[in-house]
Amino acid sequence: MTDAAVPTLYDWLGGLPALLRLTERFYERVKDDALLGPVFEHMGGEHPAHVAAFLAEVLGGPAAYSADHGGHPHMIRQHLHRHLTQAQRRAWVALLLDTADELGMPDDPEFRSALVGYLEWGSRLAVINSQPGAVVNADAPMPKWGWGEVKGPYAG
Ligand code: HEM
Repeated sequence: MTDAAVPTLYDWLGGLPALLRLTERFYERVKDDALLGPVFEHMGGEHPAHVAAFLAEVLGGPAAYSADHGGHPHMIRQHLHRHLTQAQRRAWVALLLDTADELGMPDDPEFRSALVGYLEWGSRLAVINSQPGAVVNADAPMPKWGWGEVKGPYAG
């Protein structure tokens, strides 16, 4: 596959509509999760759409979260002082991946390993930035995630 023919992760998973389906369903399921339910007890109705916009930008889609929602520093700020635990983080990642399966999102090894790579990285940052003393870098760039070592989707 030539570089020009390699889709972004965003295109491969189905773009913003697919991410919105994922986050809407994920935060519905969060409410019924014993570990995660209390963490998201006070989230606003726009939270799933904001997280979808954030993921879209990271995975190679439009830069709408940077343009409209304050970019990476704003996202980091949302996690400050929340004292998130590793158990909560693992539950968050597991439930998101479970929801991706439930919705029939691409499950080729290349895509899923790239997705898991980002979720591991991003969720660990969320935990680190939720601990006492965490400081937000106001210039933190938006992370950009690609296919990593596998360089493109499953080609048979
Ligand atoms: C890759 C991992 C993650 C991403 C991309 C992410 C993304 C975001 C974003 C974009 C927001 C702000 C939404 C807005 O602008 O309104 C947010 C808020 C939040 N996140 Fe995360 N997050 C991640 C991991 C986690 C984890 C692991 C937890 C807890 C287990 C968590 C808990 C929260 C909470 C509690 C809020 C605030 C919700 C509220 O408004 O009450 N996040 N996250």
